[in-house]
Amino acid sequence: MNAITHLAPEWHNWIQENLSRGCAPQSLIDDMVRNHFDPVFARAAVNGIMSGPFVATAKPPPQTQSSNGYVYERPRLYAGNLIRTSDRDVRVVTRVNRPMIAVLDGVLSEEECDELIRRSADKMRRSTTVDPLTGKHEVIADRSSEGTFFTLNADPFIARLDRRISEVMNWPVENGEGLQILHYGVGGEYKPHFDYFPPEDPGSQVQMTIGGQRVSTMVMYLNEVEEGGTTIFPDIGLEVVPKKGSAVYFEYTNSQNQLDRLTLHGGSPVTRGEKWIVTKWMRQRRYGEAAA
Ligand SMILES: O=C(O)CCC(=O)C(=O)O
Ligand SMILES: [Fe+2]
Repeated sequence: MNAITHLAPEWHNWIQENLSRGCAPQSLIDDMVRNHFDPVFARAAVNGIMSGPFVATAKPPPQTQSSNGYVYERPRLYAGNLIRTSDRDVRVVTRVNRPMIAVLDGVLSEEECDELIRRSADKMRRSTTVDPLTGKHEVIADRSSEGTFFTLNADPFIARLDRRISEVMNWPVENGEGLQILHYGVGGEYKPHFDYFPPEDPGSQVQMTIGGQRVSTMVMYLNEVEEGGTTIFPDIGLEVVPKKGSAVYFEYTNSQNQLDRLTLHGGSPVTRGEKWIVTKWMRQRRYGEAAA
């Protein structure tokens, strides 16, 4: 029997009633799974009802058009102050609506941050960026950091993080690129850039043959940076200060393939100490899947 991925009105009411009676959301999800709901769907349904109108209702998503023409659809990130994942509650600290940015606390535990650094330290390489002309990965001066990556679901530890991150980003785990670790020393920075592949760059076409365009990013901070090393969004004057275990999340591709130029961002120079981050980029389709 196929798992259920549709919410009948009686189930909708059942979730609403039990939440208002103070039942733990996880217990509702568990009950739904026992009743043959798909686990990811059950979690999305409970989270969705906790945070406002549920998407399964026939209402069209609210949309607003920005001055640059990008249509802001309903964010993929859940509304509400708390995002519950299968193994951790993540707190929303700050939201920006245009562009869609959120600062999240407690995405990773302190131990997980330390473990990621420990596992990366001995395999770091100078970071590469996609060359706009060739689509190949090249070392460039704009990105003075070292990096490494973990293939999706590389081992149980990484798989657990990949799963949680996909639940926070509310996007399928298989659409994610492998976790990318970056380390910046004093003076290290990442000049302002877009995470999406700019259509005007010929190299973007090469990148997009596997999994399509990138749609969203989550940059997670693995340590406290003594001074500098903030994530900056220069066009809106926002600066996110790294905090161990917290993250900045942002969305930039909508369902019409429009790209939000306001998500221009970078890593400001580290002036004291060092900076470790892990980044997740999500694609439109399964990563590794050729264009339809
Ligand atoms: O270092 C930062 O804060 C930003 C990193 C970044 O932009 C990325 O990994 O795509
Ligand atoms: Fe970036």
